Amino acid sequence: MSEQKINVAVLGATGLVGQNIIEILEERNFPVGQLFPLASKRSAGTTISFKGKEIEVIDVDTFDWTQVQIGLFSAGSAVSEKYAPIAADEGVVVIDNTSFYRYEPEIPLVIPEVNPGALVDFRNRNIIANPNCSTIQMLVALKPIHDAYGIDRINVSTYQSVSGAGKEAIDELVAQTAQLMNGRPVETENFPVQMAFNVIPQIDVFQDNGYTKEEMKMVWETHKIMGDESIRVNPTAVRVPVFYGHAEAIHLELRQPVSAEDIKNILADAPGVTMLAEDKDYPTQVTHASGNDQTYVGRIREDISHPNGINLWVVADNVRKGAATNSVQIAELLVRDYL
Ligand SMILES: NC(=O)C1=CN([C@@H]2O[C@H](COP(=O)(O)OP(=O)(O)OC[C@H]3O[C@@H](n4cnc5c(N)ncnc54)[C@H](OP(=O)(O)O)[C@@H]3O)[C@@H](O)[C@H]2O)C=CC1
Ligand SMILES: N[C@@H](CC(=O)OP(=O)(O)O)C(=O)O
Repeated sequence: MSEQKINVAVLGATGLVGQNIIEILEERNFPVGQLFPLASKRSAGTTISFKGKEIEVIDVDTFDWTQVQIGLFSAGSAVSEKYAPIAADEGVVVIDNTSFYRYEPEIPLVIPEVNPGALVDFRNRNIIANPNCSTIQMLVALKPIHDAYGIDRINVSTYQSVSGAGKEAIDELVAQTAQLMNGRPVETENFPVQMAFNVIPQIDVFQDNGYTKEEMKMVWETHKIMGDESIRVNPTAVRVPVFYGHAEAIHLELRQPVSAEDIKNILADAPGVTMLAEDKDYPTQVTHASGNDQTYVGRIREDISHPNGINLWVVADNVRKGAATNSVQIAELLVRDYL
């Protein structure tokens, strides 16, 4: 990375993803010149910590975008819809964590370990989209397998933590757990039904085809990122009462018979992947993923019901690799190769 310093705005700085972005910029020693934490009027004037200093949060409505080169956005789709074009017009390169721009063909949708080359088109709109958390960890694990053997079909069920739904959802799981433990009625606001001691087969809104939007994101984004519309993807997205980390049970149908040993050999050298090759040594959200940036893969085995089938269990921290870390990695590539 060059020695130049980059002024960075983090929009959504008081939120779960924004706070992680700020921590990860510091952890990875990103060459920040000046940091501008942005949020709504509600938190303007509060402070966040960065490199031992307290920095005041600015109301995005009042911000002068000409002060920064990179904007890392995680304040929801409506905020990105409004402010990404305004920032981009001022020459800011926006790295957007929301789903708002992901499916526009001229906007790169990037996972650095998977399709770093897509970044070349960032000047089309000065906007780069960060993919969905469940898609990121799935494709970090599957890209090397697709390159080596060709994936015909992906059947995937997710086990997604409540942090995927933001700070208030975390607080609600805590509150519901306490309510149940104290024999009080459960209050539900951020989930379709009670979350504590339950699993919910709905994340985001239902589409006309009976899948949820979270599930369809995994289909659309797999095609765009892999650059291969022929991969068939069949997801079920499920929310589980876990605080941090998403897990996925993935059942692959490859274009040829492949042994579990062949898959282990491929994943041993895969960028961003930590493989647990022994059957009984599997990763979980709590024991492995939470607080880390690797995508963990275990339970690799041949599918006893399909000649070309392989099963995998894939786990990662959804707030870090699924959002904040991936965005900072994109910013690092930008600085290294383009700015
Ligand atoms: N790529 C991915 O997989 C993921 C993407 N995301 C995206 O990031 C977004 C934020 O997620 P998360 O951090 O978990 O959510 P939180 O609820 O924890 O935080 C929301 C943040 O957005 C800010 N905000 C809300 N409304 C406005 C507004 N009108 N103007 C300016 N700032 C505003 C809040 O500021 P304030 O303190 O002022 O309210 C806060 O900083 C999600 O909506 C989603 O779009 C999230 C998780 C994963
Ligand atoms: N939907 C994800 C988090 C998220 O915000 O995803 P997206 O950026 O695709 O809307 C979850 O609930 O775990």
